[in-house]
Amino acid sequence: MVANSDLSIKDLRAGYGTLDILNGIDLDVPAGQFVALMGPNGAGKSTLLKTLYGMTTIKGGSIDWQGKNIAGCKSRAILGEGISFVPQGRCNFPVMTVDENLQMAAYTIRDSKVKADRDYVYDLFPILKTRRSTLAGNMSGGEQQLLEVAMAVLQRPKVLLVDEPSVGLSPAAIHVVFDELLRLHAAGQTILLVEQNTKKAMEVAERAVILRLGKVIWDGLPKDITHEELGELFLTGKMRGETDAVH
Ligand SMILES: Nc1ncnc2c1ncn2[C@@H]1O[C@H](COP(=O)(O)OP(=O)(O)OP(=O)(O)O)[C@@H](O)[C@H]1O
Repeated sequence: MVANSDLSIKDLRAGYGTLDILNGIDLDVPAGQFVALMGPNGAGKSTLLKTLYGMTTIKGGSIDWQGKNIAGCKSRAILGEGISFVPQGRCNFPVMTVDENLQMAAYTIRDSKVKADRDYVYDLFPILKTRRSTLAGNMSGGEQQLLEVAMAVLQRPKVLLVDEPSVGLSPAAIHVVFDELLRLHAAGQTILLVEQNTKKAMEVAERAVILRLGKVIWDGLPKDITHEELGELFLTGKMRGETDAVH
């Protein structure tokens, strides 16, 4: 696994055109950490990942990464800086085999040694190796999700951004996908995960960051918040018994 480094987000404001969604995000992610971003629908979780990957309009603030501010850089440049994004939904090539999909991912790396890059991923995801000649579109939802993650991991990212990997998956498939994320993390991968399945997210991540209305309203260890408190925070921005909103 490639050496990691820290990511530091300060007063980040971003949105879509004139629409403001992120209203001042402050978040430091140390190398190797597994962070779950949670919060109610529309809180700006996916927008935060998309902003880190250069897909939104920056309104202010900074994203410090390896000594430079990458806020506003293009996605291609951000990928080159070692940040990979697994967007929500299927984004493989369904009428190509697993092997061919990984080849396509390898072509995005300058001077890729395609076979070596593919084999690197097969070592990390043995399930995919057994399916290497299968058309991606003929695999189960869980296997396809693993392929999406593998295509991103092939870039040997220092930070992996993963948006809602559990959507549309059976409980068994969710289990497999999250197991793979845990294995990647154990090997040193920094992961920022957006996940609606809060139970699962709290099980796998070592840190929970809760967004509401484009701001961080809670940041801590998953063990320090109950599901009831989480629900209340999602709805009101307040912890049980508090009168003022957190932050
Ligand atoms: N491409 C876009 N153009 C304009 N508005 C958008 C776009 N994508 C998202 N939005 C809006 O940005 C807001 C935040 O959306 P975002 O997807 O970041 O929320 P989220 O916290 O990930 O929610 P969910 O859990 O429902 O996926 C929503 O009001 C959404 O309608």
